Amino acid sequence: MEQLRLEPVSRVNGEVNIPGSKSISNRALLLATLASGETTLVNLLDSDDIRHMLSALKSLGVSFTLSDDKTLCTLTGLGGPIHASKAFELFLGNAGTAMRPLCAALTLGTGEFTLTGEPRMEERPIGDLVDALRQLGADIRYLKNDGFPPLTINATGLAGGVVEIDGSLSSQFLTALLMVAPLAKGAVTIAVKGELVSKPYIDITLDLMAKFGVKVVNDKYQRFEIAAGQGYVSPGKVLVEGDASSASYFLAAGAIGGGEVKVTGVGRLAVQGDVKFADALAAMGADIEWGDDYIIARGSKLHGIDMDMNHIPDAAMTIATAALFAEGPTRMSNIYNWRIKETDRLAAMATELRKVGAEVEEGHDYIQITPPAKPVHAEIDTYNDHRMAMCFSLLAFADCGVTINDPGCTSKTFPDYFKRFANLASAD
Ligand SMILES: O=C(O)C1=C[C@@H](OP(=O)(O)O)[C@@H](O)[C@H](O)C1
Ligand SMILES: C=C(OP(=O)(O)O)C(=O)O
Repeated sequence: MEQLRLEPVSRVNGEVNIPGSKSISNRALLLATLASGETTLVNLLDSDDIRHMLSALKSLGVSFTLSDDKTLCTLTGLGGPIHASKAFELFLGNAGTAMRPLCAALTLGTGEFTLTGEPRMEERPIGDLVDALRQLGADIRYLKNDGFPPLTINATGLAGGVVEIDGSLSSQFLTALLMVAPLAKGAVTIAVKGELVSKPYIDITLDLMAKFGVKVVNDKYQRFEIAAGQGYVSPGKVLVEGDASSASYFLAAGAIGGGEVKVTGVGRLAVQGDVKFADALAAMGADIEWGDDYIIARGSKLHGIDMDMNHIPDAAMTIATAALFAEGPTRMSNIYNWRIKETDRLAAMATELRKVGAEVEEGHDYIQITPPAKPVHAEIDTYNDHRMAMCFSLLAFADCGVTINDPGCTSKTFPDYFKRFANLASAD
């Protein structure tokens, strides 16, 4: 197994232009496919999750060109659903933003599609989405365990009507349903059951649907109405914002490292809810400055916080390691869904934080972290979870440095993360 030792860094100063948002990239690729007209995606993310979406679309016959650095993509839309005359098997890795939306989108046309993924994908639920699609007439069969991929879709189109969906495990189910609703045969009304988690991701979905010309009536995120006969129409060009979750590591580095770090490509005007990470960091005492498309974090004395982090589930992991540099305990609550992501993130986080000397209380849906007087050096296991690798890089700001096992797992969303981190650390 590859290991990366990060030597202690005392201070950072610099600027990082953040690569494109995973959430926007995969949504935009799918909507561009279903839309009429040609779409140019600017600042597309080049990472495993996007490669899985692109290779699925390519297998299905969607035509697109990519620039050499793969951040500029021009895609010719189908002007409607995908119709296939032979059976397809599509491997989607561990990309939730490919698996869930494609599962829904492939029910719209005709054909037989089998969706598979990495072993961890077979443990990540999809049942609430499949249940909702079945209410609209979809024929979906599980190949191994009920409620989990792999699965086979026998597509004949979706009827309209009222559909209930459970939003308490993942917002990606509602996102997937919203994106296909305009192409159902009749009007669709979506009623959300349970507490909707990760709610700000729905705003990204609605924003992109609007950019592609579809109107959705949103009644307090509990009921959505999508009129029939609305096709997606390409807006021509979609500019992908920098990824707000990816920005969190550098902002935390600025806040902990005692210098000043500016992230560009994402700021006050961002549609991504994870920019609120900067507010959580500010609540810990960091000095944050917002621009329309940049955020600056300056070092200051940090203190622990007690916060519901359901609205920033991905960037919240960065707060867990930033908490090691704060005075007093940090409690992060309402994050049960950490357990069903790339790994059981509550368990993984507790185990690895204890290795560096923190006192950790792990509950069903919360974690409380009391920092050690001085963190100790540890080899951090990353559980094939890009965010475990990236957030533990912050331990480079402790006198002991840190060793990251399997650093290559950042390729899911940020292939050159450690190169960027090293550039920043050496820029002072
Ligand atoms: O819709 C999206 O793009 C995402 C939604 C969130 O998932 P859940 O809704 O499952 O919490 C987030 O964790 C994931 O990285 C991306
Ligand atoms: C949960 C994540 O990914 P996915 O899109 O696979 O759900 C993540 O990126 O932290």
